[in-house]
Amino acid sequence: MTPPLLSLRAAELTLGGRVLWSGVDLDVAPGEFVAVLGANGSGKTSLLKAILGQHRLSAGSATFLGEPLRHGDRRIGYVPQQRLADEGTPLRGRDLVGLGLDGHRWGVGWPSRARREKVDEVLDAVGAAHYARVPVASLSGGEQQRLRIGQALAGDPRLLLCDEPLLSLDLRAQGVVSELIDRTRRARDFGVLFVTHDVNPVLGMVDRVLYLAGRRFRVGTPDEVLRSDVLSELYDAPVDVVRARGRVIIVGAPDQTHAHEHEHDHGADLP
Ligand SMILES: Nc1ncnc2c1ncn2[C@@H]1O[C@H](COP(=O)(O)OP(=O)(O)OP(=O)(O)O)[C@@H](O)[C@H]1O
Repeated sequence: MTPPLLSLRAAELTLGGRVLWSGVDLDVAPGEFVAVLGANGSGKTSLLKAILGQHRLSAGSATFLGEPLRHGDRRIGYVPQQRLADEGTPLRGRDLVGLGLDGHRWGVGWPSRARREKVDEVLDAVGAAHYARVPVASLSGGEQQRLRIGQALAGDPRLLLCDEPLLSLDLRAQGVVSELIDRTRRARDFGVLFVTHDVNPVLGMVDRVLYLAGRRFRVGTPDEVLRSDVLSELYDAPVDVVRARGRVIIVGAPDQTHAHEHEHDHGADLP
């Protein structure tokens, strides 16, 4: 078996005096796509920050490629939660991707031609070459998101952490962005931890899910975890998981009481 990229053992995170999750055992293998699900405040973003070395585990251990996690490891790429670029920023797509090279072997100090070629290669890979010279602030959310993924890929990561990369994108852009991540993780064999509160756009790509709820968690394939009996036990309350037209709809999760009411508004509320 391929050794895991990331291993969490009995991992616990406490922030502001509150335990967010504990006892988490998780291995992420090269090329594996793991969706991290759970309601607002369940600690999904904090999990990514712990893996980035920005939060210290309060118990347990975490290793990356067999060594303890360290802050600023360039082999871990990060696509932070989407924020639209500030109006008026002069930054262009090429600049954004170039920032991903800094600290990398293609970064500052490399001949400008090699650097330029590497930026072009990444822009092509994410399908952003034709708008690479346009100021980022004038691009659509989906276009900006492709560039952010390009920026993370420029460092040739072994593990890619994505925090709600589909947030506020329309259905078409959600498809483009998720397929881009899926295609590149297969081509380059990197692992993906993908935080989302709607698993549906990536349901066909996900190998396993980590579902966080009220300090507790479940790990398994979508079929193993996204089930009424499993989530009812996890929440310690009756929860129905309904599969309809290829979508998973979760009804009755105590911390998601409003989710299904808004499904038709933006289609992104449900795990
Ligand atoms: N640095 C911090 N210090 C104290 N508490 C924090 C810190 N960072 C996050 N928290 C708290 O930890 C909890 C989990 O936050 P986190 O952002 O990880 O949740 P999440 O599952 O990603 O939620 P969302 O879906 O809303 O993004 C929240 O209650 C948050 O207020």
